[in-house]
Amino acid sequence: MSEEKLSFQAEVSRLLDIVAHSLYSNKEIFLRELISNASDACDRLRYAALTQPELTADDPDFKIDLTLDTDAKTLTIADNGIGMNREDLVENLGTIARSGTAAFMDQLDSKQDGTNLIGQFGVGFYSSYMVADKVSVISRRAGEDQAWSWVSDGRGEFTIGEAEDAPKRGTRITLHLREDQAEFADPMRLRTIVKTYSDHIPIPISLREGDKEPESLNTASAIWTRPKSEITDAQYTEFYHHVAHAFDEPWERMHFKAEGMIEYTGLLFIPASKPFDLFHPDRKHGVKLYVRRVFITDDCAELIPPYLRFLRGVIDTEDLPLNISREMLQHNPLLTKIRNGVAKRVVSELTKKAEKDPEAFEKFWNDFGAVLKEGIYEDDGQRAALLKLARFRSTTAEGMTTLADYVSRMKEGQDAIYYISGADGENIKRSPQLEGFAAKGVEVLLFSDPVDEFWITSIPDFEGKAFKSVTRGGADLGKIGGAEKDEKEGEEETGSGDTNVDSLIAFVKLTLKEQVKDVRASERLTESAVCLVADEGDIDINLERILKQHNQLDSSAQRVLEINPKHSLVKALAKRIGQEGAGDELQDAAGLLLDQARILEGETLPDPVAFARRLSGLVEKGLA
Ligand SMILES: Nc1ncnc2c1ncn2[C@@H]1O[C@H](COP(=O)(O)OP(=O)(O)OP(=O)(O)O)[C@@H](O)[C@H]1O
Repeated sequence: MSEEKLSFQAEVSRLLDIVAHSLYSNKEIFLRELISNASDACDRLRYAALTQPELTADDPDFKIDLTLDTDAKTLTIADNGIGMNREDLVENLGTIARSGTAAFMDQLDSKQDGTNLIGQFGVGFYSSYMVADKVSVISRRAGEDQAWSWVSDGRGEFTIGEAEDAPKRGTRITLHLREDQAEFADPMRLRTIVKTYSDHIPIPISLREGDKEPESLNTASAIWTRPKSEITDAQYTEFYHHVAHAFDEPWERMHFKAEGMIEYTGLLFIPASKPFDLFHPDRKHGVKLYVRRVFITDDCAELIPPYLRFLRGVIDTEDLPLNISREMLQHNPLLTKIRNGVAKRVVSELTKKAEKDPEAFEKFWNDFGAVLKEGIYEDDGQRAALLKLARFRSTTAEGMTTLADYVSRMKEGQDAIYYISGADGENIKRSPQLEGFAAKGVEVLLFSDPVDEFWITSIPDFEGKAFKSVTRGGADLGKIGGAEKDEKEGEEETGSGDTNVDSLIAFVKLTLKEQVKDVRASERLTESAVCLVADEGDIDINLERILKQHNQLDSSAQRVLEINPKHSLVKALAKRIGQEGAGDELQDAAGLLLDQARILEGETLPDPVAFARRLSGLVEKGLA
């Protein structure tokens, strides 16, 4: 029999090192990880057997057997699931498949204690090395003749070779328990662990000690089929850990039965914290599809709308045929009904939660709000409810506000919901375009999630109030009542200033030519001299930036340069209009006004050399 020694992927070696030296106090979870894998392996074979019944014909009953040898200090976990061939063993037990974990491992400081890692992610099969100093795996893939053996002490290498004494199908994992982990050779202890963590596993788990009769350890019925009143919180949580590969307490669970046109049961969870890859393009939801208790797939995009991709759990339906193929799942009208039903239920559950416990809801919103907002433009059915649920920061609200609350605070004469968008909530608060709104005490919503730019283009209004970007079109501030906190007029003469400012504006426009779409006197500026805005009907500045970042746009719309007629710099420049010899100086000033507005907008200057020349020229003149 040929044997081969192979090295673990570097991240696995690192992980194993952490696992073996971890002081993690909850070492018993290794068993739930192995049982969870065994149960998944049975689920996968059960599904494969729907189209290839010969795979399970000679042994149709799935089971997970634990065997304890107290003398040899070994614990064996055997299943008759799908099994692994040579490539499977090398791939699955030599590398880290889940990109999130691998990426996290890379970031992990070598001095850091891995306890956290084990608590947060669970390390699956590798957690065996918390209690064992040698693990051997013998496996035969269902339908294949050759069985394989994988052995490792978890220190950098594993041996792989053909196996003789192997189960007819499935996987047998033997843990050689470490000296200091003898407690796991105690049947009482194992019984308790299985009861605590794995009772919900819908496959019979038995324990055999030496030559004694095997005893059954779990209830072995799918937890979602049991009445709610018979399931404890702890059991729900354990199931969540199993189905979601999660290690936290779920933030919310929904256990329901839909009856009527289509029948399905759902047991869904919302995690308490945001996964690393929530915005990764390949990110999938984590809801498994079952048909009459038979696992079908954990990769059915049609089952859950993308904006609910943080959901974890199970949907089990009575109405799909058992032998449904993955292809048949696409564009299946029954699945569409289930998806819409689930979306409705989840959104209504969130609405209730938001009313009952606004603080907890705000925490959820901080983690998942940006994803949920995708539903505003993707899901016609839930759009209205999602808009009501949405929370935003604003220039004046403490914490977050709903749109309804915003509307209730609108000023007299204000007929639009104002917003400003940008990448960073704190930075956009300082935008010059907000000055006039602040002066009038008009609240402006801060849109800092990129998704805001997208849903806003498809939603004209909320309860009849149009959404309006403060960086686009006219500010309409004149119509809005309320004290102008910032009137600085009075002591300074303005009389002839207006016509001078008009002339200045005409001059700047002539000088800047096609660099701007227009130059206008600003209603929205009180502190700053200039700002850029998008013309009514043109693409918003922030949206343009996002699209360019994603290479979906390569041209820029011309912007409107707004000039603050009350600003002292503007007044001073206006006075110079028509004076002898002021032409060159004013031309430079026009260029600088535009560059200043660009800098305030966070844009890079198209011609920094010209900017520097103009600036030094004017400063020099001022000093002379
Ligand atoms: N008993 C088994 N039978 C068949 N395949 C198995 C078995 N145990 C593990 N595997 C395979 O090895 C892979 C890796 O297992 P591992 O426990 O490390 O990670 P996981 O189950 O994918 O995720 P997690 O780390 O959350 O447990 C599994 O995805 C599965 O393909």
